[in-house]
Amino acid sequence: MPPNPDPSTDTLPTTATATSPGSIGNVAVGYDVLGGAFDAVHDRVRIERIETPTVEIASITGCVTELPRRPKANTATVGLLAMHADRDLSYGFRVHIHKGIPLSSGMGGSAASAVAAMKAAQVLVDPPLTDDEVLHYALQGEQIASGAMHGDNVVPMVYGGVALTRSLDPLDVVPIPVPEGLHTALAHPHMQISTRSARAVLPEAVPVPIAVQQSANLAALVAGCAQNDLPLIGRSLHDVMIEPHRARLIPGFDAVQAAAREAGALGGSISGAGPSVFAWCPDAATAERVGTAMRRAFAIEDLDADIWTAPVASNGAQRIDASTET
Ligand SMILES: Nc1ncnc2c1ncn2[C@@H]1O[C@H](COP(=O)(O)OP(=O)(O)O)[C@@H](O)[C@H]1O
Ligand SMILES: N[C@@H](CCOP(=O)(O)O)C(=O)O
Repeated sequence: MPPNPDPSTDTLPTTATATSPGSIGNVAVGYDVLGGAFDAVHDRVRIERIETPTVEIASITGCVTELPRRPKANTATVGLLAMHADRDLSYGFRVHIHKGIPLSSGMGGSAASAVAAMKAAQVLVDPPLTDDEVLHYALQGEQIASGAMHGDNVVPMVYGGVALTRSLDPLDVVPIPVPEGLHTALAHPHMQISTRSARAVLPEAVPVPIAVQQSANLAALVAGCAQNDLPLIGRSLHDVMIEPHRARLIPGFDAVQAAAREAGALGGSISGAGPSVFAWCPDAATAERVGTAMRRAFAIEDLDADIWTAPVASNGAQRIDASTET
């Protein structure tokens, strides 16, 4: 057998696979800065190390297959390309993307591919990537989908749970503890809203009284989480800044949100840029009831909806395999 041209790869796995959960971007009151992992849906990425120093997409399977095949245009490979250049690698990556998160659903699907890819690649380089590096490169992937760099999807996907991104540069991330038992119910109506277009409907400036109320709600939500104060969480889950501009993009949004509260949710809003609607609930059983109530409300608009529930303290991305066999 000829000698390996790059002996530094001798100890590295030849293939690795990772999954990333979806996310609840904004959590109503933290536009672009607050997000939660949503462990009910996942994207999965498998990467094979190859001898040629290129990054290529070999397959796209799962619930979405009509995605860009050019590595520079797919969120799963943009971060890999950047990392490949930064590390000046003599070898390359062949990427298999399995989508479990519906397209343009507001569940962070584009970010999840980026996170799963970087989490798999984490152990395919020497030294391995730190979690902060996984985050750094995944953010570049998501940026090509939404047109902006924001941490509310990628950060909780990497670290799990609910996370506040105080700053991306320098990175300053604050994990938010949440009351035990708190569950998310999410209804995904069968329609798509691109994040880019839902960002375009937002005004450039926010009136000061709106900013004041939104700041109070965000601070009180975080305090409510830290103090296990469910009524305070419920009073704080009111988005006065973004929801009023986006609600009209989602047929029946007001009725769906009201149905969730009537069924026992503490509160809820648009997940990410929509069209999914999420609600935080005191426990798993209530989350099931709330999901059913939201689905019924969408049905009045002739919209079928999938329902998912998961603990608010959901897991982040996981590497499920790293092996030396191809
Ligand atoms: N791996 C990927 N997964 C999902 N979308 C991707 C991926 N790569 C590129 N895209 C593009 O990103 C856009 C979807 O992103 P976005 O509207 O933010 O939806 P989501 O809320 O599901 O992340 C589409 O234009 C899609 O073609
Ligand atoms: N903060 C972003 C979140 C977008 O999330 P996505 O799941 O719709 O990609 C926004 O509100 O634009």
